[in-house]
Amino acid sequence: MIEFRSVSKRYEEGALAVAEVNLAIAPRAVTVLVGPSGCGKTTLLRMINRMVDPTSGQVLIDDVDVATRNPVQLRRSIGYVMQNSGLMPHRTVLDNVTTVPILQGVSRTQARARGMELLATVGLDASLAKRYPGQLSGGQQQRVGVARGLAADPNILLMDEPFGAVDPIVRRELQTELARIQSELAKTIVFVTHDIDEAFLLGDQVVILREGGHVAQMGTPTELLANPVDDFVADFIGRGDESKHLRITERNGTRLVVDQRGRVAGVLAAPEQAAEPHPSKREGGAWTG
Ligand SMILES: Nc1ncnc2c1ncn2[C@@H]1O[C@H](COP(=O)(O)OP(=O)(O)OP(=O)(O)O)[C@@H](O)[C@H]1O
Repeated sequence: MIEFRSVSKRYEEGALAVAEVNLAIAPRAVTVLVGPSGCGKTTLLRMINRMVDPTSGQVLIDDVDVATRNPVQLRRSIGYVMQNSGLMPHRTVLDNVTTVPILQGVSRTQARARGMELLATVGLDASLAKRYPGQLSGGQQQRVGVARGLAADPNILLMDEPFGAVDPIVRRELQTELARIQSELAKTIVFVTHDIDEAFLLGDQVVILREGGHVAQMGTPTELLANPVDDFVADFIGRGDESKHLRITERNGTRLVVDQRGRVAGVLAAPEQAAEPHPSKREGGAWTG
């Protein structure tokens, strides 16, 4: 469990990026931080692995304040995937994936064997292992980024707009792959995006942030769609994709999420199911869009 306790961050000479955030992030589930540009998503994410330290408040992992942890060791123990893959251009795909495990003392042979397995896990052909990042497509590079994030077998995987720079079709493929990988590995994933559709697709829990680093609302996709707490959340949910404008309707006794043309985008669970925290979604429950 990752916990933010009254966490604020003010950058030097900057405005308050995150203001008094209290948040509990469930283990072995996907929590998505979503909100407009500059609302503090990346700042929150980076406070988990101490790439950023809070100005006040505490971030705890399994009840241990991360401020007490060695930042380098902490960072190596947590997977991190960023938008432009962040791969080292002069090292092969396999070397990129195996760097952290080798730094952590895993033998080269073992790390390479595991690295090849991970390339398969993220849907990459073994023949790509010897290539350099520049010889891959954007989508393939992001897959390598995910493999690298998983290489040290971390409990926690932080993902900062990992699919933001690829075209919509590849993005959809990567989202589907991530959902499949997560259904097998059950990591604690914290995922940042500004795309509400992506948030609803991947998130067991979705945290909607507003300007100034305030949490506007947190809940399952079903809860947020059914009961937005204010106009900001209602607008943000509807505004995610101009062609969609999701709303809830009832047909033959079933509550459906439909887009503005009336196409069904998902089925809402009965209220008692919707109250359950998470795995419901992928096992045929709350959000089946
Ligand atoms: N190193 C920094 N120094 C000063 N201000 C910063 C720094 N990093 C971020 N900020 C400011 O803090 C606020 C939150 O930034 P952050 O990157 O966390 O937002 P975000 O929601 O991830 O934005 P985006 O979606 O555009 O990536 C913004 O106003 C930003 O300008």
